Amino acid sequence: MRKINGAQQQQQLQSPSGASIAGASVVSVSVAAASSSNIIEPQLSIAATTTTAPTAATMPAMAKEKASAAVSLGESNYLTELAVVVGMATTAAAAQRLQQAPPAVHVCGCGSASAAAENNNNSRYGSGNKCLTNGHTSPLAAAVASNSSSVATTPQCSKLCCRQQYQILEHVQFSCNMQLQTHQLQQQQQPHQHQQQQQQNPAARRSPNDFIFGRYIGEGSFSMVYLAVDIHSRREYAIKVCEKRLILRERKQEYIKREREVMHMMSNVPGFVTLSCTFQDQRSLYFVMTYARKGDLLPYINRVGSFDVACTRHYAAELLLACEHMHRRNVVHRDLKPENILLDEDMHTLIADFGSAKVMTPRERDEAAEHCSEQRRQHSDEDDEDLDRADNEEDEYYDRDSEELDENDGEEQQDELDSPRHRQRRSARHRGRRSSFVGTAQYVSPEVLKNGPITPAADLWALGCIIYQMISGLPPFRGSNDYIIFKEILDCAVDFPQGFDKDAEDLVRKLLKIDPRDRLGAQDEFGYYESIRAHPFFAGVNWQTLRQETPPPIYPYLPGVSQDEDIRSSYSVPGDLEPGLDERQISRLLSAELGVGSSVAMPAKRSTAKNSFDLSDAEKLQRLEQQKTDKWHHFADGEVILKKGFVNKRKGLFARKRMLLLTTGPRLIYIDPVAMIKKGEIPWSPELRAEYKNFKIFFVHTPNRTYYLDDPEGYAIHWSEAIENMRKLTYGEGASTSTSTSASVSSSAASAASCSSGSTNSLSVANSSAAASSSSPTARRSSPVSTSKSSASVAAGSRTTGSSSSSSSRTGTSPSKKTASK
Ligand SMILES: Nc1ncnc2c1ncn2[C@@H]1O[C@H](COP(=O)(O)OP(=O)(O)OP(=O)(O)O)[C@@H](O)[C@H]1O
Repeated sequence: MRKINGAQQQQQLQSPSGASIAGASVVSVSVAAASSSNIIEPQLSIAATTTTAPTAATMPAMAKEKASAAVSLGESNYLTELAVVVGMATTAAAAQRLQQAPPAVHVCGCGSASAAAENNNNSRYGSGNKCLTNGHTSPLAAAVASNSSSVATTPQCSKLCCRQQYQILEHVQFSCNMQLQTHQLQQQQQPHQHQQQQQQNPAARRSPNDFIFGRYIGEGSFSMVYLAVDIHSRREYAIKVCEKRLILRERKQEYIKREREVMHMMSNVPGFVTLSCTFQDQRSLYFVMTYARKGDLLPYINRVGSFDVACTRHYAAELLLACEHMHRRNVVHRDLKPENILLDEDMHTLIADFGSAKVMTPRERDEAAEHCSEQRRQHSDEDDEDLDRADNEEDEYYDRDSEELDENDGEEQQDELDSPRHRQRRSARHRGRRSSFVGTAQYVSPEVLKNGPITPAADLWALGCIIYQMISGLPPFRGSNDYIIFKEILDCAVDFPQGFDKDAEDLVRKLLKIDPRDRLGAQDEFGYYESIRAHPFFAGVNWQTLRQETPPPIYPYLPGVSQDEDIRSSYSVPGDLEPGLDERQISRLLSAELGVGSSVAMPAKRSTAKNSFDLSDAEKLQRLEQQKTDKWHHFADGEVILKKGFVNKRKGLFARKRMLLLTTGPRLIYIDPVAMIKKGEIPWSPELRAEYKNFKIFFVHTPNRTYYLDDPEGYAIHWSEAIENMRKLTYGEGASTSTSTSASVSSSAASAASCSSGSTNSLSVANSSAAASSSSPTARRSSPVSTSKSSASVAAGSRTTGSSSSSSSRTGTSPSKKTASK
């Protein structure tokens, strides 16, 4: 998924006449908007901070870019100042040491630590006491923290006062280190003393030394998230560590400040990640949060392809409750998407990532409400005018960029969008004139694109997108670049593939309305979406007990496979099964009923093909020679093609026709046969399993994802056997615990169910993935990021494997109907 690259979009969406239909704009306005919020105090604004900073001219040793930056402080002050801007307590070194600095250094204008000390003491910047967790209170605790952070001064500065200051700070650091050693000694002797102190003084400032950092969970644009354990309480937390330098370089001070403010507001609200405390050291800012053990929602959707109706209903309902909670508190999230929906131990949702959130002031809220009712009255009068204007804007928009239009392939493109590389790039943001232009392309609402006023209805749009994605497997608006996605959004043209649940379709249509006032729920009181709750899709939901209930297991939404009765009733018997009701058939039917084992009759003639994959070098050379004339040969990268054939590769309800090659690598390569480009590979590992459901449909299960493949020629069993043979050949018989007839690979549904059963939590998925990646012959091709992470990043890893290009037909071979819901 990608977040909007504002600069790029500004360029793309600018019409020839210079009129911008999107959020063209300036940073300063959104900063001002944030400052005007009743939550974020104006004195915390960047502008206020910069007035206290020494001028660039007084800093001869500083790099030019820093000197010209608005915040022109020496490095230590620069970073400390950042913490002040985002409202976090300065824990360790800086505050404590700088307070000890002699008055003489205060006269120095070289950007030394003194300014930070002043600022830190300056109540108008709201220092430690404004933070959720205060900084260290004792010199000893400060010394502990100072161990991990060096004193950053400007030693290059030739001014005498600076050299003196540097010496003083060196001295302070030396004494701190001495204190640290003493402290460590004391800790060894009295292991519980510190804990007791913490318990007696819960407000005591935290530092990284209060946590044992375990595994890496994931990464954001300028942060890494770790699983950590509080050494005092032994509680697990997710700690987001934000690099100050990156924040400054990317000018994300406002983003971080907003994230902290909103997390604070939403802490302890059911369905939200709680921010337990924040602190910082010289290098980083730390957010200590609830650990969402099961990762985020996206890998689950990717793994099973899509959710069945019961499951979608449950998660959509939890999401609606979360929207109500946020909107009642005047918070508009503005970046709701499966990646930002985390899952706790019990598979209940926890909303995270408030960097793009907007806190509406009561006035803004009233205006939005007024706007809604007023506009509704005038709505009919204005409709014609609006349409004309929109037509004109869009004509310019299309004309200018029509040459950039390219068909897109939602499936592979999704893989590409989810790649870690992309996740890193996606952070570029663009601030709107009237509203901040933030979010993620696929889920952004039309009014944000059109730079209209932001109301909570923007989150209802995202809710519609997410429901669509849970059912179908892909977001409703897809494209190979942001421009195409935005065009799709502004057209509001949604394809509902065949088999899409009718109630869900109706709800999605009612949420995906161009005009926010027309969205279901938009006319309800903010934060009480009675009309959405009453929609038939949510029939049977107990809103009071929803979060206490065990969420339905995650099943794929595939006719004939899902446990859902409605879907089963729409299942039609494939014409290619063997007729009759002999023992084998009964066994098939019983196993399907019990949900175990193979659900297909054994073929009348079992494949007699011997395992011919164990080729000698001579045989390989001979086969390669013969293969040279094969048009698929060059996709095999010098390996022998052992099996090939056309398959439909499914993702949710969408399918793409692909040429599938099994090579001696072993590799499973899939190719777009029209564009003749390689689209990706199914990653091999000892855990890979093939399973057929009938003569046509077979699954390839990998630790990160189940690939749904449909062989129109009816060779699903042959594929399963071939893949299984290759796996045995590569990893040995010992690695095998199953056969291609899926005896031990449980049914797809059962395998999917393990996603939510608790037996296979995100950690074990991550572990198996790591093992798989390291032992896989194709490990070198997998993303390094994907080898050691939570399900979230594991999924990102799996997603990267499936993508090498992003252009092909948008709807592929999936029958779909095009409808507009303007
Ligand atoms: N509380 C948490 N528990 C478990 N995992 C988390 C938690 N918070 C974040 N993560 C995971 O860590 C990863 C990085 O999260 P982070 O908030 O740093 O960045 P992001 O929101 O994905 O990106 P960006 O900073 O660009 O918005 C995400 O994949 C997320 O799933």
